[in-house]
Amino acid sequence: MLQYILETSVYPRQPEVLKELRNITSNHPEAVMATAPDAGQLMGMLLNLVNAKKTIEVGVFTGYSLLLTALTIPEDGKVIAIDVDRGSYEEVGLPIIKKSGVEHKIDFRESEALPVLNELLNHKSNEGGFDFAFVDADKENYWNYHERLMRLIKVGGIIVYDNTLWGGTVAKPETSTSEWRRGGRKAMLELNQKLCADQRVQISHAVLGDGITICRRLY
Ligand SMILES: C[S@@+](CC[C@H](N)C(=O)[O-])C[C@H]1O[C@@H](n2cnc3c(N)ncnc32)[C@H](O)[C@@H]1O
Ligand SMILES: O=c1cc(-c2ccc(O)cc2)oc2c(O)c(O)ccc12
Repeated sequence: MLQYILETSVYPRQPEVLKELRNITSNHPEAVMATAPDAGQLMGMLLNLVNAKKTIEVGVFTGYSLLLTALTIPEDGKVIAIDVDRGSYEEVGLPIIKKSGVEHKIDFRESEALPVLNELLNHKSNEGGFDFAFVDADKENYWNYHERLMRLIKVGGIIVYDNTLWGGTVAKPETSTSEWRRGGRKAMLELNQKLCADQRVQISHAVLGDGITICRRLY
């Protein structure tokens, strides 16, 4: 089914520069971390649906979801893109982002994400100042990001969390989960429960890519 969806509905619509970025990223030892193209396609639609102009991205890697965002938001839009390590972004993503003519929309911050979000919250004008956020970084901190993003994203805005199915391990016993995946599994199990209980958001847990959870701020 996935192959069918990708070949029928995703790859033919994928902008050439995103295809190029994914191809080059495939040579990276951590290529598996790039956002899945079907999840990316839905993300593009969500960005359009909320007319996203100001966005936040937590976890850039080589920049697949970042380029997608920068291509989708308007000319005067801005994405604050946060990653602890700018290496993969600069080596792999940036040349293609420059070629695509969207670098001016990107405000890249090389940092742990929490201090950047905290600093944004130090300025009252940032509260409710963003339309959209995409979170795809250290799984253990997703709830910490959620608490901050819920203040930065406007009512009606959207936060998308990647990897909320964590390779399907969330639906299996811990004993059938490989050792290296157990930390992420625990983090995603806790996050999924907390998001479900969070009445401030409408949610949809979608089986796309590695699982994405879409949260729309209600109040
Ligand atoms: C899964 S990758 C992001 C993939 C990206 N969204 C894409 O489409 O290619 C996760 C990224 O999160 C970054 N990261 C991990 N912990 C972080 C933290 N505490 N703060 C900011 N970035 C972090 C890593 O350096 C890595 O580049
Ligand atoms: O295999 C991974 C690992 C990560 C990951 C691990 C630790 C961090 O601090 C950040 C990211 O992220 C992944 C990911 O987002 C994905 O879509 C597939 C695989 C992995």
